[in-house]
Amino acid sequence: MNAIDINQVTYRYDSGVEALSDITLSIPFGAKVALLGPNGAGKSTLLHHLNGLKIPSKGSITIFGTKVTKKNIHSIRQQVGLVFQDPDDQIFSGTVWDDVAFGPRNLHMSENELEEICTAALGNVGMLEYKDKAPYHLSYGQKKRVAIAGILAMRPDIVILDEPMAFLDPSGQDEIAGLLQGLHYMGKTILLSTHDVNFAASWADMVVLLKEGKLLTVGDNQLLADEKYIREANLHLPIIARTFKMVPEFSDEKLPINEQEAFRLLFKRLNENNKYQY
Ligand SMILES: Nc1ncnc2c1ncn2[C@@H]1O[C@H](COP(=O)(O)OP(=O)(O)OP(=O)(O)O)[C@@H](O)[C@H]1O
Repeated sequence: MNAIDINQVTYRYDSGVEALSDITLSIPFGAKVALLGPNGAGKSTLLHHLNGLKIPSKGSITIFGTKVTKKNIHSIRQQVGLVFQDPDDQIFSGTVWDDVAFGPRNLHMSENELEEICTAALGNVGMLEYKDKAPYHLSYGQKKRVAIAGILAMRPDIVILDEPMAFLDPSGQDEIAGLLQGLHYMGKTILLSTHDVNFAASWADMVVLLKEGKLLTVGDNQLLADEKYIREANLHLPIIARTFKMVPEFSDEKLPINEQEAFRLLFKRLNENNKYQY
């Protein structure tokens, strides 16, 4: 059974804008999915459907086989955690601890369970030492981690993140990338939107391209070396692919999209030339 099935979903805002048009897509359990596309492509609108924040105008979403409806939103939100792009839209309590405890407290857990869950969630994002601080005093990157902890405290099987790297400095981005890898090892299915092709190329195992509310294509991360789709989605090739494209010796090779692929290609070439044995 898939973690998420999006079945012929169309969504029209009250203004009349059709933000999603007939989207059909399945996300297997445990996948690391990057959703890319130009501004206004419908990425946020699509992500907001996955925990029932928006309900399709046409079509349906199923989570582990259960259709998302207005009636079962409460139980869907325990399975699907959505991290908003701006942590200020998500964090509202007086202390970091209370904010992370808010969701589990509503599930009427015992104080002992609550203590255990919030300690683990804050530990996972490296924010336990800030538990008594007011979120107001935290940096943007720290708030982002608290927002993720609030979602993890609900122990969802599926974690959705809307542009988790946006507005973070490079080391903040590395921290989030490490955190996402940790979530993957915990067995979570992860779906995020991003404009960062380099990150998507190194992290994702499934890439979804959207444009003007329509699904352009779906594939593995090698899709990000496909210049036809890259152009169509207003993206650019990952930096490593662009670098190898400039070297005539590699012109007949499939362009590598991340460091791992680049090293594989270089070692293969060195081996062919008997310059390196491994
Ligand atoms: N609240 C709203 N009311 C009316 N139209 C909206 C609303 N929110 C978004 N839209 C429109 O829906 C379309 C999809 O917007 P959405 O925010 O989902 O795109 P996106 O791919 O997430 O964009 P970005 O990369 O800029 O974040 C756009 O045409 C946008 O103008």
